[in-house]
Amino acid sequence: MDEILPDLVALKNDVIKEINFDNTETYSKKVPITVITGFLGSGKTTLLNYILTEQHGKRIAVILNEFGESIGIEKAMSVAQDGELFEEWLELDNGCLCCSIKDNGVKAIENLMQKKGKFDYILLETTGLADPGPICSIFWLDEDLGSDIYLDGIITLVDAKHIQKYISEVKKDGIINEAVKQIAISDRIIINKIDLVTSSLDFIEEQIRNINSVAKIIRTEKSRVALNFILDIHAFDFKKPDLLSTLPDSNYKNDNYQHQNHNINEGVKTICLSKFPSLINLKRFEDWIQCLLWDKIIPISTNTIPSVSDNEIKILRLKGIFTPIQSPEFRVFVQGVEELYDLQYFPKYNDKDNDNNVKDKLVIIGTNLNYNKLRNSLWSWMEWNN
Ligand SMILES: Nc1nc2c(ncn2[C@@H]2O[C@H](COP(=O)(O)OP(=O)(O)OP(=O)(O)O)[C@@H](O)[C@H]2O)c(=O)[nH]1
Repeated sequence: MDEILPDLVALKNDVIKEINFDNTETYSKKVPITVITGFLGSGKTTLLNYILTEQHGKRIAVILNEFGESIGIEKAMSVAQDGELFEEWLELDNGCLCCSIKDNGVKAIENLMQKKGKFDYILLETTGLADPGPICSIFWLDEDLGSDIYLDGIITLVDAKHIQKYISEVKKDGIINEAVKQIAISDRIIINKIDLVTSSLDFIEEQIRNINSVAKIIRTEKSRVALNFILDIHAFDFKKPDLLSTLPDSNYKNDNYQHQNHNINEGVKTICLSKFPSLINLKRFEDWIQCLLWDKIIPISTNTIPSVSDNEIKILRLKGIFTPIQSPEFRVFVQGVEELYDLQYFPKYNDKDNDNNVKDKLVIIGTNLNYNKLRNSLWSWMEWNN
């Protein structure tokens, strides 16, 4: 096993009893934050300007640019108090609060939170080359911030004219290129600049879908989208596991389909595991997830000592809902962004939003994933018969 594991450990099973399940109040007190990402020139600033001039009744604070550029999570967590900080505040007519901060993540948001009460929503625009993973992870890593804000969703803008070129670019040493990563990690994808495209938009959308089969996709010009498509989407909130409910029961056919169609980015794809023959053993599930996320392998069975092989995998996003064998009266909602994951537990009887109708399933987006391998791995790990 890899010796160096991230510090953050997900909630443990025995915490179940201590959780306050009615989190309606908790969410209403916290300020939502939406991360807007997208490759250079895709229309992020155009989208922000559009939002800031619309009458939406929200007081939105915007953090612009430079945020989290080339920082690792660790560095973000140890910001010096006297670190360089550049701020410019601008209050707009419609109540929005615009701020430009050149600093890394946590400090920028902490500073913003000192103005708490002046805004009820935060939009954070990353630079075009930023990897949104570490930025999103901050909200899980920093307990103080976590009590004030919650990550509502990750929005990715795509430049319809150039996206094929961007996602085809092969990087050295198997590094995933940023454009692909941004698509893989997102909850909503906006295909922008459709006025500049003469080739088939269906083909572009299909290529995006091959990378991320669960994000909702919309096509537009000048970044104009209905605001309820991107704001208050609760993508990380078990109360609204909307994407999960629309997923197919299995993507085995999809796998074949991708193969036949020469997916231009063979590396990153979405796998959906479902139709579990039995309830999930939570303890084993966590061990299994940790092999995927931290050891970067698809383990063969609990008896096999995992080792990093040539086929090292990388998980970019993970999402699932299942019933734990230890407490079948609960359901568990699992979320992962790169190496971090989080489990939320909620009792079945408390479901008011059709959660009981959402079938147990697990969606994994990453590189070098193979449906059969993943399925066999989970099945043997859980000691289920094939
Ligand atoms: N033709 C066309 N141009 C657009 C559209 N959307 C945005 N643009 C233009 O594209 C250029 C880049 O848009 P921005 O909003 O600055 O893109 P960005 O993602 O913020 O760019 P960076 O911050 O450099 O990464 C600007 O000149 C926009 O006016 C569109 O739908 N069609």
